[in-house]
Amino acid sequence: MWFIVCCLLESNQGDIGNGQNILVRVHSECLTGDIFGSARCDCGNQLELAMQLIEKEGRGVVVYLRGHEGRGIGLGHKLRAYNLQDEGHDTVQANLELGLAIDAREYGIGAQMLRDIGVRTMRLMTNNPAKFTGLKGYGLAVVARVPVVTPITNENRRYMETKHKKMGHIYISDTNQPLV
Ligand SMILES: Nc1nc2c(ncn2[C@@H]2O[C@H](COP(=O)(O)OP(=O)(O)OP(=O)(O)O)[C@@H](O)[C@H]2O)c(=O)[nH]1
Repeated sequence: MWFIVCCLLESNQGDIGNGQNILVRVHSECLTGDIFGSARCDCGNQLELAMQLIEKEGRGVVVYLRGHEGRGIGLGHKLRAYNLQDEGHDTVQANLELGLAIDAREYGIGAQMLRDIGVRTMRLMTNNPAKFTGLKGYGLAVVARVPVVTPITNENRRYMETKHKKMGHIYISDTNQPLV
């Protein structure tokens, strides 16, 4: 698996400090959304928003997980899944129709990278409760969820609704909900 860690730090600090309460985005690769600006998912907008939140705070980390393309099924299969979605399947049904997992991502390497660079407790920028489970352990704790809610449009509406209904994603900007 390839991964890229990008640390955005306070200019006068130079490192991750005490590693406590760090704002963290663990972003799954999405060539179509992150690079080409595809509107059928929210990936590109979420990456941009996460970077803006880190810039505003002055310190934080982005881990970009390249092996995660297509929720871990790879670009080729994701494009096949898109064809099935164009024929009427939703994003979950399409993966299943291809005989693939709904979500094949694994977060252990990302967690170890965070630990290696000094993160100990983090505020995780995500709408996906499953990421808490994947990232805790390895001497890391998620102390809060920071929503990364971007506009729901005609192009991404079905994808967003399916993520909410079938995968438990949360789209309200309420950080007081219990962590899963
Ligand atoms: N299989 C599949 N993967 C998709 C589709 N649309 C986007 N992706 C991939 O989904 C991954 C992002 O997962 P999401 O479920 O959108 O979001 P998340 O990372 O779980 O949650 P957030 O932290 O809130 O962004 C990226 O790797 C995208 O390439 C799709 O229709 N099918």
